[in-house]
Amino acid sequence: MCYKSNIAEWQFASDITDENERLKLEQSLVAARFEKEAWKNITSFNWQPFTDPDLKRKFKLLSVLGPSALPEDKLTQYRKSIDAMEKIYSTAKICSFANPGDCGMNLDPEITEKMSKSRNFDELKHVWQQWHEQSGGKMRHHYEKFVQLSNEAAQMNNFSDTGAYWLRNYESDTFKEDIEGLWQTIKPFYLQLHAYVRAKLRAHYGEDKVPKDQPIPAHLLGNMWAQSWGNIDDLVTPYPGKSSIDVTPEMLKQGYTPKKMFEMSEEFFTSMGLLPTPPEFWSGSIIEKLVGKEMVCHASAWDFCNGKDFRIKQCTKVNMEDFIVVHHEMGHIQYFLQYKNLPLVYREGANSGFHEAVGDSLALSVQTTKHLKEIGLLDKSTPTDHEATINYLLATALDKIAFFPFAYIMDKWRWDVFDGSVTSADYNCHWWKLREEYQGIRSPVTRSEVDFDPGAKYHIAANVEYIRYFVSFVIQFQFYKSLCVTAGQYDPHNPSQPLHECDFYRNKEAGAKLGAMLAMGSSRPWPEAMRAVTGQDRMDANAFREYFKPLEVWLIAKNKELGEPVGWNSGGLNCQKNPPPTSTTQHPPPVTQPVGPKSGGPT
Ligand SMILES: CC(=O)N[C@@H](CC(=O)O)C(=O)NC[C@H](CC1(C(=O)N[C@@H](Cc2ccc(O)cc2)C(=O)O)CCCC1)C(=O)O
Ligand SMILES: [Zn+2]
Repeated sequence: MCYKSNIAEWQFASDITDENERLKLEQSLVAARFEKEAWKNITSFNWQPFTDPDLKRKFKLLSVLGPSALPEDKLTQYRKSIDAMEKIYSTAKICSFANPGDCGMNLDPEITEKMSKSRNFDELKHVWQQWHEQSGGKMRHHYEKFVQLSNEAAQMNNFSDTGAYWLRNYESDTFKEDIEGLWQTIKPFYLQLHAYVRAKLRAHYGEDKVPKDQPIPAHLLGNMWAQSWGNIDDLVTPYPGKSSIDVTPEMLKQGYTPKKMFEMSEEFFTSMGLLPTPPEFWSGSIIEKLVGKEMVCHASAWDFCNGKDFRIKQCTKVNMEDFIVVHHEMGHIQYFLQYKNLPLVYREGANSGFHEAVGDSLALSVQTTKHLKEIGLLDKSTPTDHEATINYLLATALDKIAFFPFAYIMDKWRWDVFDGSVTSADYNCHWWKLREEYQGIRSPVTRSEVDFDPGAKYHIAANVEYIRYFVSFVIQFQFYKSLCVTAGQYDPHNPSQPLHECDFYRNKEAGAKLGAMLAMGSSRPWPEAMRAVTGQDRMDANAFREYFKPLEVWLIAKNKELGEPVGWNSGGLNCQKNPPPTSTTQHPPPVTQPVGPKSGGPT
């Protein structure tokens, strides 16, 4: 049943047609009936008093049915609202700024490329506004319907709302407080990075466009959602020309292909003694955008539940950013492979953050100057002195530190929506209130409740929980540090070699330690999996701080030298609750029938 459901979802995601959408919906109803029967069976047992911890854990995990608890008509509405939003997101197109006649720009690759490379303030604003209008702007009513039905399902599962239903995955009564505590630890560093980047953007775009003590305009950070700022490294790098981890030009020069990127990633895993991908992976995966079809280009890794069929779907471009994404997706595949012989109920990550951290932990090793030289993507003569170190850490910080406030508000906003503290009348302005308060960024154009900007991000349109990535960005540094110590690449008591240069490529001990944890799946509470790799049983931002320590010292000094104020004034929310009457609404005003003599049949 799991196989058939995944196949139906794969068919729709790789070929968006009405027929495939219909088949996917049909299969999800068949699966729901099956799950309901299984659930009645499980819950017919009085399992709470069970003494066998393993049996009790299986019953506990299986006793939550999820959205399939909804009656079929509501389940159909629930699925249709999500599928509609994912289809709008994956097929949305905008017109080019430079030549308005070209209206075929897709998010992947054209719009993403523009947001990454354009340094034209107005062109970026055009692309940003058009994308938000053509994606999120068309989803509001679907999202309202989704929230209502999702909460109904959560309550049928004895959760107060969808947010509580999502948080069960972390098996902790203090999870939200733990996340807030981690954010408070990271926030001072984020503010320093934000101040430095704002100063550099002001130098490029001018005082009027990037005012000193204001939030940064959201369209200037090299990424549509301002969630990772690595693409503007050229504008902010401290020591230009010294070194850069963006080896894209070298990849192109050496004729890299998506296939080669995947083969190299797999070889990194097997070099550590981790598992190779089976033949079905190479025959079933889609690693380049299909021509002549509409498909969901947002990368993803799939487990077809039969222990043999594992695939990745990715519209891979030959560049460094996608090389990292390849490792991220291969990390999911490695987890699938490691736990494929466990009972189905245990074929999950220890928690969802663990699943997200596997590939990124290895990518931290792959992206080091040392490793890039080893695989011939960086010249052996590339310096590794203090200035090169600051360049490297800053480039990494643009992706890894900038990400935290974004990941936090992605679910903070949804927790607030699901628990009812924010109604649909305030969806958009609450989003921008959080975006300003936590990220210190502001919409480049005035927003209102006609817009629905959260829908412009995949995980909101496709209903994918996001705090998993916040967790991942903390624990991947705990995993990386532990694997470095195991590989003898780093000694915390005598950091002769800094943590950020550690490359555990080919190290079998590190591979064995990681593999053993992955093979546990979700069979034990996640603190036990955490202890298996790091010896600790909690999330801890200290490994992250240790990794970036040289940069933090440098940033504080630099901001003082630049006289750049740290933080920002709220300066009035750029979001109007009620749109001005003349606003160009996303939904064009209803065409009024011409008034005049009745013309024959119905008008
Ligand atoms: C069947 C299915 O859906 N499977 C799940 C996996 C599973 O649950 O088993 C899955 O494939 N999800 C897709 C999603 C794709 C990506 C993503 O969405 N990333 C976040 C955040 C981020 C950004 C930078 C980064 O370095 C790491 C993470 C974003 O882009 O905002 C795209 C780029 C990378 C990962 C993913 O792989 O997590
Ligand atoms: Zn992932």
